[in-house]
Amino acid sequence: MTGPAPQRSEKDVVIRLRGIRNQFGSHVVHDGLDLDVYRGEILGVVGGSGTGKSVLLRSIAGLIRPAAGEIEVLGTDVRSASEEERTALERRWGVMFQDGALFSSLNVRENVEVPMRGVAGLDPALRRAMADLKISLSGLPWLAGDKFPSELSGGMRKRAGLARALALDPEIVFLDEPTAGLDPIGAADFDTLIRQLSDTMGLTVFLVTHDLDTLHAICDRIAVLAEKKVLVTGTMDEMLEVDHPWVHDYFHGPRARAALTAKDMKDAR
Ligand SMILES: Nc1ncnc2c1ncn2[C@@H]1O[C@H](COP(=O)(O)OP(=O)(O)OP(=O)(O)O)[C@@H](O)[C@H]1O
Repeated sequence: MTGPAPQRSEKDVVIRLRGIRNQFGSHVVHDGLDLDVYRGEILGVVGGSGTGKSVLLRSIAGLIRPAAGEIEVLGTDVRSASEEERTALERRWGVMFQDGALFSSLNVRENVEVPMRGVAGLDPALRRAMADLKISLSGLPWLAGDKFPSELSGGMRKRAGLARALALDPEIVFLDEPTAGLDPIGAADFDTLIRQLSDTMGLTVFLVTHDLDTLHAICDRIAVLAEKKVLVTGTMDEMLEVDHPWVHDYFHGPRARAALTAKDMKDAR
């Protein structure tokens, strides 16, 4: 017999943000921002341009230090962690930036090996084999490992960036606009890949996106950034009920209707 389904509060929170404040000079981007991200979910983070989605991602991943607030990732307080604790924590997450952020002088395999270089006891042959596995997991042909970023299409560069984010078998991946710049078929393929990776590897995905198709297709929950904080979180169905001008326009506008129609047609097939 199975017990009752766990309540949201009982779920495993892997990222807990409280009272985050980010500012650049006098420009306050976040003020009093709170957010919980649950283990194994795909959370889509949306918001108008300049609302601080990328700044939030970078704050959690330790690339920006907020002026105030608490950031706990996988049980570690990021802001007060020692150097060793931070290094250990950074091995448990991977980040994929918008353009893949690959080193142009390294081939794809060498790029994927970069995060592995700090891990003691990994000899070069094992590192290479692990990199090839991540390259293939990311949907690239295995020969792609020998190619340089300049020889790849935009979509392939994104997949290479994903392979690097997966290098150390992370528990969390941060994806910054992974489908931006892809054609609709390439974007849908990438969405499917993310969903499969999350389902099979139990990955938690923190996904900054503008892509309504992605929100419909793969996100378990959505967090909306507005008014310097996370204004609301919930499922797509819950978003459709939110009575806030930006949220309403975003989820009921013409592009949202087109994305919903596309999803309905896909579901009907
Ligand atoms: N290093 C920085 N120095 C100064 N200002 C910054 C810096 N990084 C970000 N900002 C500012 O912070 C704000 C939020 O930027 P961010 O890139 O997070 O927005 P975003 O929501 O991701 O936008 P978009 O959807 O357009 O990508 C912007 O006004 C940006 O100019």
